[in-house]
Amino acid sequence: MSDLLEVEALESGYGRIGILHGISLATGGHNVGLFGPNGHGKTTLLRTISGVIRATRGKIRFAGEDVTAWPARRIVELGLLHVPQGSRLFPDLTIRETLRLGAWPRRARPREARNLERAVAIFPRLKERWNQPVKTLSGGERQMVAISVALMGDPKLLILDEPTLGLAPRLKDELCAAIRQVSDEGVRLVVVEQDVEFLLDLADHLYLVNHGEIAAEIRPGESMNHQAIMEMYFGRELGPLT
Ligand SMILES: Nc1ncnc2c1ncn2[C@@H]1O[C@H](COP(=O)(O)OP(=O)(O)OP(=O)(O)O)[C@@H](O)[C@H]1O
Repeated sequence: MSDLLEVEALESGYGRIGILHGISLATGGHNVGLFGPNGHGKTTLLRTISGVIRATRGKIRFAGEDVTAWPARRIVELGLLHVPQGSRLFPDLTIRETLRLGAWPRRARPREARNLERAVAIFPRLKERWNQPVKTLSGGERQMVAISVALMGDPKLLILDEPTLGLAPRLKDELCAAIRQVSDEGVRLVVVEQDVEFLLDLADHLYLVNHGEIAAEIRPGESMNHQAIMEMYFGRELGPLT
């Protein structure tokens, strides 16, 4: 299968500050997991891929198109949906109203009813709180709403930035099972996550992001376990990760 997402020698940053220094990765038909120390460019990489900030060099290809210079809105229309860290939602809207907003992309409108049914099947607790304002939900429930909003956009690829941040272990497990279900239905994932077990459950191809570069990777089919990840993190060839 040709790559759904392919990133080549990508550079970007904020103003004159360069953060990404030539990142290359590809999804193939797999789910990709990104991890690494805080502040080394994972979020910046996701923002650049989804068009929120501009690449200064390199190429991003998604679904057969060169989207490097495309605005975020057009990239969403092509089926790349990004759930940012700490999912920002409208606090006074109910779950029902919030999910309906998610169906704004033109490609998603004809499938609004089907996508709503799918979101509720994956996150049944949302139905129980259907008319509750988002501000009254727990952190985990809000994360479920944020992912459901992205599902309403009918993604081919879903980008998740630390979806388990601040969640209790039981809720992490529930969220992980739900995201696995999304993947089983054919939506590919790019996930940034610090929880190694969560990554091992969801990703087939792992990349370690360090100082704005890919410092190591574990490809699909290669031995992927907790120890292999710890060796990637602390392997002597990397030197200290600061
Ligand atoms: N809007 C911004 N303006 C200027 N610098 C920024 C901005 N956002 C992030 N940075 C800087 O870019 C660098 C990389 O941050 P980024 O959020 O991409 O890292 P990260 O690996 O995702 O970290 P974390 O795991 O803590 O989210 C950091 O030094 C950060 O301070």
